[in-house]
Amino acid sequence: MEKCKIKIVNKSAQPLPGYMTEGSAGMDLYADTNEGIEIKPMDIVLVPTGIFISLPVGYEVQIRARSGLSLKYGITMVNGIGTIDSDYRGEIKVPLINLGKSAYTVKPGERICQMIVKKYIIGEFEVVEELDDTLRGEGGFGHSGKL
Ligand SMILES: O=c1ccn([C@H]2C[C@H](O)[C@@H](COP(=O)(O)OP(=O)(O)OP(=O)(O)O)O2)c(=O)[nH]1
Ligand SMILES: [Mg+2]
Repeated sequence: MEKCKIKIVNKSAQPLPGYMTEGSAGMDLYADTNEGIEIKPMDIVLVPTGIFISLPVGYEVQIRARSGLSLKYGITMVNGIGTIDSDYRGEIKVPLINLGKSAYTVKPGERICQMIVKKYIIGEFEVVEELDDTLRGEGGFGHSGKL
């Protein structure tokens, strides 16, 4: 793909986001903060990353939680998956929530989430009176049972 332009504002001397292993889908992003940020249970904080990007048209970035932080401390992204639009020129920020039982302090330079670069297609609609039939029909929300 065409290269993404990236601007880094380095408060905490963190390196360029990078893939931690050869087969990693996501590049870890760092908390760009001078001091620790405490997140009390059920609190939400917006953590800066110091990263600004310009994506080629047709690409998006998804930012997702790190499983280790979620499992060990209940630190996850309150918006599930964050969408970074190709025309967004602001700083990538990470809305974290603490779903754990204890306060957690995000340290300067800590890896807080991961970004995945993805292609997307433009959806188009055609308005119709009736949709085509399928075996599933309107069944959903567990209608096929548990086992
Ligand atoms: O976790 C996130 C999610 C979004 N963004 C930035 C990039 C994105 O392009 C922009 C808008 O995000 P979104 O469309 O999800 O939010 P919105 O509430 O619909 O805001 P807007 O009205 O600005 O689109 O905010 C982040 O930095 N982190
Ligand atoms: Mg939006």
